Amino acid sequence: MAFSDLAGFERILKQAPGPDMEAQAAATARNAQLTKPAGSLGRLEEIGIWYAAWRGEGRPRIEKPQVAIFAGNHGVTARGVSAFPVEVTVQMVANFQQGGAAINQLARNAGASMSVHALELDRPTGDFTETVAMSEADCVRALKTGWDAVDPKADLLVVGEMGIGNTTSAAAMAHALFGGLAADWVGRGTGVDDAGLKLKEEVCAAGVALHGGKAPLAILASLGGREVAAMAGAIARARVLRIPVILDGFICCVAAACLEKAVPGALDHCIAGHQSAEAAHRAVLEAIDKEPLVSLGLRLGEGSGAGLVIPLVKGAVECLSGMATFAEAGVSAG
Ligand SMILES: Cc1cc2ncn([C@H]3O[C@H](COP(=O)(O)O)[C@@H](O)[C@H]3O)c2cc1C
Ligand SMILES: O=C(O)c1cccnc1
Repeated sequence: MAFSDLAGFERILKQAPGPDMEAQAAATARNAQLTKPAGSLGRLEEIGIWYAAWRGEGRPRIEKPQVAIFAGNHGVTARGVSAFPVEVTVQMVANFQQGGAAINQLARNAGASMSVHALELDRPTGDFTETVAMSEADCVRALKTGWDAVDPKADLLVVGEMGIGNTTSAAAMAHALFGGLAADWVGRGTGVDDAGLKLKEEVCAAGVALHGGKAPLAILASLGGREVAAMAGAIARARVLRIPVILDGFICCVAAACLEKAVPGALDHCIAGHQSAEAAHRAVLEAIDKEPLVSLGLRLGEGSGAGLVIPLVKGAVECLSGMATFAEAGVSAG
């Protein structure tokens, strides 16, 4: 076992490797010689170089992208914070396994493998307005599920979630991590009405009144969910393995934000895939200093926005590694 408590997990994160500066220099030099006007591939150039640095190769390829989906149930659903019933979590797990969800199509479209990990769905987390969502041991177990889900041979990772009620959990976490007002962090999730939104605000405020002020990983345990912790565990493992990560929507970014808050720089191997239509996603992206690749009004989760842009990141890396240089192609440089 790589870690047995939250302090051990944090220690591993602190000691995790950074990017390979030699590979970064090689990729930067190569990018400057490719057959195109300097800078003409815009942000794709930066993405290719970032990817090369994390993989430790000047001329990398993406051949084994992985999508890992985590599912958990939330005690806070007893407060009526979702537009959908809690059974949808387990029903959607079956749908993932049968290939019928949005993320199945997007993972296939991207040529990615996909695994589904249901975390103790018959044992919802505690209602965080009354108690902690997870004990430390429970949270560590969920982190470990995410940690173990990462294929060490993968060369790009997307993590996704399914958990009815988890936009409320993520909003409470964001409120605890970043301050402001509960109203700044709540959104409509699966589509609650104005009364539902107000209720979510009250529930988040109550959760933060009880658990606010704790350390970032204790906030994850107190206000998060098992699937949220598993995403954090997978993102941390990817860092240790130097596997670049594409972050998904609001919930994924809040899970990631716990790592960044605990150890600044912990998300340097991550890129933001998209900006979700969930109201507070923009603010979370700003708080973790990530500029999303696309903004298409998605508000689904499941890793869908990140899965969608795997081909975009692949395109950036293909250009860096596959294009000819001016010298190779005999094209006159400007
Ligand atoms: C059929 C269905 C499929 C989903 N796939 C992702 N979510 C998304 O919605 C949930 C969060 O919203 P809330 O906090 O309002 O419950 C999460 O499970 C999330 O992944 C879904 C929701 C539904 C209903
Ligand atoms: O942004 C997300 O990830 C999201 C938004 C709404 C519902 N589920 C997920």
